[in-house]
Amino acid sequence: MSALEPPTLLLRRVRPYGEGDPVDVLVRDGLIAAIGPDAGDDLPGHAEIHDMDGAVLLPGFVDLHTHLREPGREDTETVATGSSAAARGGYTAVFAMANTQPPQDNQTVTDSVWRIGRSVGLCDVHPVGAVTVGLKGEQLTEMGQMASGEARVRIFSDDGMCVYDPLVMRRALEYSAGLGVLIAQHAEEPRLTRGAVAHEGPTAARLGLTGWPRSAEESIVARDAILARDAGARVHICHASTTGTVELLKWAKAQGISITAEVTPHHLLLDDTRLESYDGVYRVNPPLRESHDTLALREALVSGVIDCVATDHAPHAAQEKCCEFAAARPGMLGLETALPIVAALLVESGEMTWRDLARVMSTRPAEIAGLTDQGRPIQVGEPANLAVVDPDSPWTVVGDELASLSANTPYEGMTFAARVVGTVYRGRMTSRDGEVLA
Ligand SMILES: NC(=O)N[C@@H](CC(=O)O)C(=O)O
Ligand SMILES: [Zn+2]
Repeated sequence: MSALEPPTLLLRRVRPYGEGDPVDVLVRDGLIAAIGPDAGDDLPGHAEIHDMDGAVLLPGFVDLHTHLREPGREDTETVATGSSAAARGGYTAVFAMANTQPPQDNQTVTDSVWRIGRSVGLCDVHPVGAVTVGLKGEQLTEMGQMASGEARVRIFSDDGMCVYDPLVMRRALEYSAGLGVLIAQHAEEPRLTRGAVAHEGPTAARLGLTGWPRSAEESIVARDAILARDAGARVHICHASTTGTVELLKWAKAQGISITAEVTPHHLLLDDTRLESYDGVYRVNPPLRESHDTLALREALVSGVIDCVATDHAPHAAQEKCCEFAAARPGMLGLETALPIVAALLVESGEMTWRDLARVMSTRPAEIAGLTDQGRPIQVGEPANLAVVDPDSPWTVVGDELASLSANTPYEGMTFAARVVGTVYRGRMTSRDGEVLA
């Protein structure tokens, strides 16, 4: 066997989608080669055998929204460290957001991020292209060049910045429809959020923090649904955070508008009462909302109104998060804690099956991005991009122990029952029991 060939793996005693009795799964040449009691017969001598003890086998997760910070802020995350976090989190593909320094607004940068991702080799790293030059919201980028380059960019976003000018957004949608690519919008009307650091509501009022109204998000979601309809384009809403956004998505989907949306684990789990500590770790865009929003978002994810989970993994240096709340950089880590949170909120509560979880963390995001070798069913002949989850292996989050180069997790000290115990990417084990395998 040459070093370049993927090894032969036998995953012993796994339960695909958490259903039925444990089975053995043979992975060979990057594909699922056999499933069943005989899968391990005639194993070659060099095969790796992993006893998984009845753990749940799922398709590898796909994150439509990751900040990897390379180029520009390699002190907080790199493609390599972010890919390690992804591997530990069960992810086999991530979409690296465009707000790097310089931004991913041209083919040189997008192709370079793609190449770095490929050489790291722990997961697919798809650079997201910027919609506008310098993320300034004015002049459209050469989306066509980025889409036809080596990275084959398929999602464009100015995430962090909203494409707020309706004419620019309209042109971007028209252009994207012609190219067959997707615009992902960070829905925030900037004139409603000037100086805002917290959800506009009773908590922010009590704490003396400037409020970010729901309308800042919802007005853009409504506008973009209509612009997408008229442009005959698809639009994707990043990190949906309000009850009203859920209602608008329902309305737009009922009209047949091609709109999709993601929600982050933190908007599903945390509400703005966390801010009472004034701890900068809870500062994030869009802000943590109220408890009825978290409930509406969970329901929408279960019913399919919200399509998928995306982490918005946003690493920041300790000195950028430890300051006074309003001065802290917005953003929190997400790749290594997403599965345990979604499992706790929705699977352990009985609202979702593991198969449903596979839909929102793998199949739907892969479909939205147009990936053909991710989010595939667990069947013989399919690419071996897989996550293995132990549903009952309690662990406590410690920011300093995460693979990410930063430690800004809002879950410090929290204990979760489910844990990713193995990730297989293109037929190779990339993490096992929390250890990243290079
Ligand atoms: N989500 C965040 O709070 N931060 C993101 C960008 C953004 O969406 O503002 C980041 O890049 O840090
Ligand atoms: Zn954003």
